[in-house]
Amino acid sequence: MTQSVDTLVILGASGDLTSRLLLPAIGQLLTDQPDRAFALVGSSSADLDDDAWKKIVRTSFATVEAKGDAVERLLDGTRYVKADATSADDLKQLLGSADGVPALYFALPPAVTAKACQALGTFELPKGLTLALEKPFGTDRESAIALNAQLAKLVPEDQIHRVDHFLGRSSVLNILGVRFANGILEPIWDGLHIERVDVIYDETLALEGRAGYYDGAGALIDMIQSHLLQVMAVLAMEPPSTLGAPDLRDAKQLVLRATKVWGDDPVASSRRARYGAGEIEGRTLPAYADEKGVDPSRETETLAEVTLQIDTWRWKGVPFTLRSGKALGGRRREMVITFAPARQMPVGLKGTMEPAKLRLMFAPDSMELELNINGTDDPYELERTTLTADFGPGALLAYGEVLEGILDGDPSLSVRADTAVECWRIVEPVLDAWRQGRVPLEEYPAGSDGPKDWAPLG
Ligand SMILES: NC(=O)C1=CN([C@@H]2O[C@H](COP(=O)(O)OP(=O)(O)OC[C@H]3O[C@@H](n4cnc5c(N)ncnc54)[C@H](OP(=O)(O)O)[C@@H]3O)[C@@H](O)[C@H]2O)C=CC1
Ligand SMILES: O=C1O[C@H](COP(=O)(O)O)[C@@H](O)[C@H](O)[C@H]1O
Repeated sequence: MTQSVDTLVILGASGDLTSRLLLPAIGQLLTDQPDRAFALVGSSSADLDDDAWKKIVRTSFATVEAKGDAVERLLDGTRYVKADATSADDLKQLLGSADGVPALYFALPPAVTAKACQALGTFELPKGLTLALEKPFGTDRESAIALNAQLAKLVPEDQIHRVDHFLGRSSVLNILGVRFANGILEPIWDGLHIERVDVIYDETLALEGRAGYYDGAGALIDMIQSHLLQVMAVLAMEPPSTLGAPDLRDAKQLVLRATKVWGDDPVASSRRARYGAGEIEGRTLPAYADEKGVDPSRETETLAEVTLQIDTWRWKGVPFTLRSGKALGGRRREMVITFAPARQMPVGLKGTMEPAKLRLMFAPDSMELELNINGTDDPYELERTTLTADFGPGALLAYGEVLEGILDGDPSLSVRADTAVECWRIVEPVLDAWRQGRVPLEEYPAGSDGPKDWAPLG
């Protein structure tokens, strides 16, 4: 641990991300690494005071049973500052009052983050300032390019962390171990042996009061443009020679540069839908269009699916389908690698001909390999069996891994400037087709598996 940050300032401290994911990760990091010490300042436009903020921090820490001296030290000293993140005066004051080297974490809607970065360009910034920006990075390709240019004027690239917490998930980090620490998988990790790859992130969570951000984003931008493309890049990348930031990020970027919408046809290779009223686990939900803060005329989708191709020797012809949605009946969060079927079954064997499948589950973090084996009763009757392994949750939550990188100045798990732009380039044709109404916005009842006629994945 070589921590380069003394004070972490969170902008957007009253939001969902801060209380549900960032603060628990800080609590867990300090419990796990008691030698760490940094000050925490929460800031947003909400009318909170230090006591109300401390209560938010304590409540979030309790969800991970955070404890120990480092936790108590941070709790004692943490404070709240009401500020408009787009105001240069407010930001100057906020940074001026921070002890030592500060890091600014933008837990804000992307358009607000862009304005805040403009404001940061109008005064002298503290030495060593680190900037951590949430996804989505920008609101489209052009704005991502402009934001990169603005950031480059503020601090060096290695002090910029474009956060994608999926890169810190145990299951995603485990792709590296499973693929590259075994001689048996890599030789068959290609289009000759793999038929298709599906990355699925179905949530039971609905809007959860996040209209201010989500209604301007939707499922494609919220999940596929960022998280699921990063996951796909790790699944598909060439073996890097080290896990250092330059090698890992180069390897991901090569995949993304070769990626485009399947058959160059955004209409045939994408689907979108929005939840209607329904019930999930005993909770009655209104239709998305009737949720508070939603503008139904925006036609924001809450379920999105896109099929992509990666034009490399390794992956030519293999469809990669990415899907994510909210308010679905069950949580299904997995990467499914479907292998090519057996080329020839010996005459005499009966039963299932299903291809082998490797499932890497996001949470709980685990792995399943589905195979056909000889039947337990009749040896000529094939049966399906599943070999399972637990990855374990990892010592740190995904956001803990990410925060550790930010505090210690290691950008391996953050997204490089060119990669952030590349991800917009990939989804742009789909966004255009949807805006032009060329792909119908379907509907599914909250609590269902999605529209009835959508073929199941994986
Ligand atoms: N929530 C999640 O599960 C995840 C979210 N993210 C990302 O985090 C970001 C924030 O999302 P989320 O927390 O869900 O959104 P919320 O809408 O819950 O929170 C947004 C926060 O931004 C603050 N804010 C908005 N405008 C300003 C302003 N001008 N000045 C100061 N504060 C402002 C809001 O304060 P106020 O309400 O007082 O205006 C609020 O604290 C998004 O980019 C999202 O993609 C990433 C991963 C997971
Ligand atoms: O970035 C986001 O991620 C969460 C899903 O991630 P999880 O780790 O909380 O499961 C998603 O709910 C949210 O809409 C999105 O902004």
